[in-house]
Amino acid sequence: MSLLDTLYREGALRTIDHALAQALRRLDRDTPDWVLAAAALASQAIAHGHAAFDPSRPWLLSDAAIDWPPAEEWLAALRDSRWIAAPADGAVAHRDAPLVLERGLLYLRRYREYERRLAAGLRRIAASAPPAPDLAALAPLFAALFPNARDDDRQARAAAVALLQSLLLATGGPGTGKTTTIARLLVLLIAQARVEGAEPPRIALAAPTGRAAERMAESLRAAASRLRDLDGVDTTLCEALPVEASTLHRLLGSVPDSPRFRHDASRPLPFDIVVVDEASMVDLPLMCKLVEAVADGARLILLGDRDQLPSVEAGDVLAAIVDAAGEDDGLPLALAERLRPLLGDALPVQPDPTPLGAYRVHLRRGYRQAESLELAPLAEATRAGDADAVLALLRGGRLAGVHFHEDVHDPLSGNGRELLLPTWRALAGAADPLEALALAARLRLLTALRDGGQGAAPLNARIEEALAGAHRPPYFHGRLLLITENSYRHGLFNGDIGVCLRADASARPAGAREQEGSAATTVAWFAGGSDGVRGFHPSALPAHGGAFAMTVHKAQGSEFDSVWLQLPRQDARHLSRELLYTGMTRARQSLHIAASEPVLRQALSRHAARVSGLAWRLGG
Ligand SMILES: Nc1ncnc2c1ncn2[C@@H]1O[C@H](COP(=O)(O)OP(=O)(O)OP(=O)(O)O)[C@@H](O)[C@H]1O
Repeated sequence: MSLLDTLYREGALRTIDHALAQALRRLDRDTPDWVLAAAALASQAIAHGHAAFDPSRPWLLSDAAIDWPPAEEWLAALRDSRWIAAPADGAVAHRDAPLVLERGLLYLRRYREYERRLAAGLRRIAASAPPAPDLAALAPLFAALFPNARDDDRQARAAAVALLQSLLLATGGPGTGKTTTIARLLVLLIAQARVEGAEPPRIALAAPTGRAAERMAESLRAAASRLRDLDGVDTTLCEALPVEASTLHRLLGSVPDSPRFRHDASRPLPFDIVVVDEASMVDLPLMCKLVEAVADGARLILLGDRDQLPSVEAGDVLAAIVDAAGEDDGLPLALAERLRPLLGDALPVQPDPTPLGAYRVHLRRGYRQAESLELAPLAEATRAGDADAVLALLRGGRLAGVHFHEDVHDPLSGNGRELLLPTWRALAGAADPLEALALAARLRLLTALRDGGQGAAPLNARIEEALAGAHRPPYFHGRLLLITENSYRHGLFNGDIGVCLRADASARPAGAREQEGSAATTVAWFAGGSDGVRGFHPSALPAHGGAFAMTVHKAQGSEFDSVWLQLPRQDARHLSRELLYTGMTRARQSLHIAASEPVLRQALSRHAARVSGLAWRLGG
């Protein structure tokens, strides 16, 4: 049997992947089977989050026992194919070929172009240094904002780098002060404009999801209010900080039924500074479009945690950019020299910097109050994939707020049941929607999978039955909902959480949109609006599902007071250390991990690795 047929029969291909190969065969009956199979796999690779298919690692796409062609012979067959372009590094691929082979990776042409354009866009921004600021004039304010600047403070380094350059990649785990640093940097840039008698900079704050954008705006407002207490900082500078953030889609201007945006290279964003939070969640096509839409001379600041799960869609863009930048050991000598008036002499210097090495700063020190939850050692061991350390920390039971439920596979039995259900039952007793939404943020059951025994979907069904019975109405009083698509019309976004409450509750605020003719029904409430809540009739909502349990993927960009992280009974290919790390770092006050040793070990041994050529394109 041909390789293509074997792959299809083994379920390794989707219909659309198979159809691509079939189309090539129809156009040229002599197309070799290995080329057809590779074309189908290049299409399938996107669904797995890769930017391309790597013929030397085909098993990344399928666990089936397949007799894969030897990589060298496979690549030779691909090089000979009329369907596959092989442009020189970085050159535009010929439009006639649907596929591109480059450095041993087979791309769908469009994804190779996204990578190429993204790399070119980042290089363009990096190369366009802003006019040199008057560092002597800014130095007193800089010292007030960053009192430890001369002791190799990373936050100060990040801000200083962004004063002199147009691109900044500021990475760091939760609570390392990414938002605090950006608030201070923005104050400096506003002050710089005042010193120069220029208009204040136009600043855009954005994040990949609505929830992440809300959190970003909240954090920035909190950081701004803390700044007012600092001596030597003019409060009118803090008042000029932006207070709202939008989704990237809204920033770029979605065009209905089109992959294009209103803003692109020909109609760039009307901002001098674009700050993007949760950059690890941004996929390759979106990052490409964002970078191209940043105006010439404008600054781009990417904030994120590279140890988190990569975006669901293709790319592992932040990780690739950070890899290209190399280890963050210091700054290139020339830059360190220029920054001496702000950072002093203690700054480490990179002897042999990569092209992006001057733009990346990794924040290491966690500042969040850790009295109730001592997560840092566990997060660090998870990040490093050190299974012995993770198990010792979990079993030792000495980390405040961290609880290990070894070999518990059903979160709705025993301790889990006692912890989880009462919190959710309390939703039905909330006095008003605001209180219900605050209760909703207290606790989340996070799963690795959507389906299957320990998946979010069946767990939600069981929780809902436990709360409201087998014959419950679909939108019962106290049900939590998770929005699963973006709807600009509603102002509701993928990942938003709402709570259903009976509309006859006397506390119903004005503004609930009732379906015409319905009597006392249920209103689904979401955060936002001038009253702090917005009500919708459930039947008018965009796509949604249950939200008591949700996948770690969906929870990215959100935080909860307590998290129960449930791993499956058996290993699954997409369990990874990034998934564990992302799940555990969603917790603010207490974390429960339910897992068995073998599954934990397997998960920690695996990276959520993505095939991508972005790092080499950026010169890493
Ligand atoms: N240099 C600092 N000195 C003292 N406290 C700090 C400092 N930097 C940040 N913090 C505090 O640490 C907490 C987290 O800061 P911040 O929200 O900026 O971190 P973050 O990296 O943006 O977090 P997240 O990953 O949740 O987005 C805040 O309470 C902030 O006040």
